[in-house]
Amino acid sequence: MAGGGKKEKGGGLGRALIRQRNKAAAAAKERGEALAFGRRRAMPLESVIDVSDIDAVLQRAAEADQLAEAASVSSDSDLVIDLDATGETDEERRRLRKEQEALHASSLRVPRRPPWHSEMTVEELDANERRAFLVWRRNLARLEENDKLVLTPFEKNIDIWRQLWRVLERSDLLVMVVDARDPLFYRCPDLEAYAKEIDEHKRTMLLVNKADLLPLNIRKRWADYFKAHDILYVFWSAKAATATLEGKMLRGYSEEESASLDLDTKIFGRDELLTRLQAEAESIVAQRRTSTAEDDHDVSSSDSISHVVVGFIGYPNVGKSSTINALVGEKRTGVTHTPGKTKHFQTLIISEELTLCDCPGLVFPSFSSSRHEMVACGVLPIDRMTKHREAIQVVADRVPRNVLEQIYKISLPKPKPYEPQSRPPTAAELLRTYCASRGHVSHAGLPDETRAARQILKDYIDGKIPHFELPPGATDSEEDADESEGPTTSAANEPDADDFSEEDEDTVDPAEPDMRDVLDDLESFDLANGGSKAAAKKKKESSHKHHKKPQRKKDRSWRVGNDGGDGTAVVRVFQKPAVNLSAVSAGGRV
Ligand SMILES: Nc1nc2c(ncn2[C@@H]2O[C@H](COP(=O)(O)OP(=O)(O)OP(=O)(O)O)[C@@H](O)[C@H]2O)c(=O)[nH]1
Repeated sequence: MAGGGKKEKGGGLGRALIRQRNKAAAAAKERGEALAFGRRRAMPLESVIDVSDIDAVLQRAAEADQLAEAASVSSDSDLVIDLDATGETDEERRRLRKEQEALHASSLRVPRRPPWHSEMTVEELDANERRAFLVWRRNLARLEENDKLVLTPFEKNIDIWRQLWRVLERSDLLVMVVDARDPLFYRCPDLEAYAKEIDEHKRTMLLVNKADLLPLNIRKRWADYFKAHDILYVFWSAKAATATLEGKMLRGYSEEESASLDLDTKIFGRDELLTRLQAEAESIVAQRRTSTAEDDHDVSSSDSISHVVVGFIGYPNVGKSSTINALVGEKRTGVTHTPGKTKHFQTLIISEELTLCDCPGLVFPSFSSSRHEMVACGVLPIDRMTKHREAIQVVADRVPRNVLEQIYKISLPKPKPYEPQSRPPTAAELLRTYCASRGHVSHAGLPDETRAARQILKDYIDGKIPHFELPPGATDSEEDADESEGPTTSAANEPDADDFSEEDEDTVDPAEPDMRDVLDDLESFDLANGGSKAAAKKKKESSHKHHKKPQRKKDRSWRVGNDGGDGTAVVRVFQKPAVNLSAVSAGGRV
């Protein structure tokens, strides 16, 4: 890295140098490099999730020397077999992918901090950590070369991982904050394993946040699952706790009602959670003390009597900051809709006995979830969405047609007679119908799909569009049986005025021009089969005339045999592709 030190002011050359240095720093950051420890300047710590291919190639070349040293440590067992991908059906491809995921699940690790001791110099420590990190990245890069595997974008900035390492080391109890709507997606079993490697007494608790978006009957199912798999968990709603603190009520949530439920399914209140966290952490410290084993890395927790540290970790946007704010009782960390806002861990002293540690959100490496899924899950910022239709398709596949229609007060085009009648709407159908109902037109006079996509995704992430996953093994028929109980949360009901606040300007305006003709034109165009506009839109007429095969992309997923097409399900629950589930089970933690 070019040496700094020039103090030249005002001169063109000086400015040019500064610009060049800034560019180099930005490029390094983009590649996931950290600046050398000793010379690190006060640069904002930023998540690096995307690395373009060319950058990755350049990066690899630059890393080659260092990796030669480190190669002896790297495991060749991570190398993957490159199978011939030709002539496979979707089903075969999926099966092979699952096999490969199971085979390589153990390679899907979070980076470990290499062993260290207090006599090490800062430079030594830095060099060791970088080397270990590079080996980790190389191993994941190898996995990415396997065309049977889809590795999701993950955090590549070593400095963000360093934050996590420190939080892990200093915490007695680790609280993994997950989104209640799909807890396993946000769970990282390898992190739990890593915590145990640091200190066998450390325990991880799943804080199932946003539980206000989960009906009671679904909480029950998850509770059964967690108990059956010996997972320590608590249902929690930072939003509800904050509302209570402010003397308000979250619609659909009542503290009294929740208090009457048993511990397994109730949504904990603020004081209850604090008490529980402290009790769990204290029991860990007590066990450690009584243990005869020596704790080499126990640098923080036992230095003062009955003082415990609870660390909060998790993906971006799961609600860590909201949780900390609710627990602290005032706004200490920023809460936004944008994932990845918290950049440095924070230490918050609740009392003489209890300290909380808030880690920046991290995107852990995992298999299979697509980038669009990650945008839809709120893990990647909507701003990074490049293909809005793909992200919207995730929503359209998971939320029943009738729920979308009800929420947005729209009427989606029905499937063509030759199509499975239970198929979910296509992203194009949803976006265009939404645009038509709101009069969103782009400069070119076409439906403004980007605007619509952003709003729909935001509603989905915020819980205004209800959705959730069932525990693995639960079936749709069970779900149907439970529907009689109905949803118990505000999100699962109609959105209220509060829900659609701020920039949610997307209300139906009957005065706006009807765009249906434009849409019909587009639809006929999309069919790309020469059919006339009228033929494309007149369902009745077409029922006996259309003999064309549906022109659908292969991955359109009405195969998921969804809600039976009768639209009765309040919330559509799909078993996700094996992603998380295989990663979870392969991690041997469940
Ligand atoms: N419905 C609901 N929404 C919540 C809850 N907790 C947080 N949110 C929302 O989730 C979004 C993210 O919350 P944050 O607290 O900023 O999440 P974070 O995990 O700290 O995010 P990073 O800073 O990216 O790590 C915000 O829009 C919150 O309002 C909850 O219990 N219920």
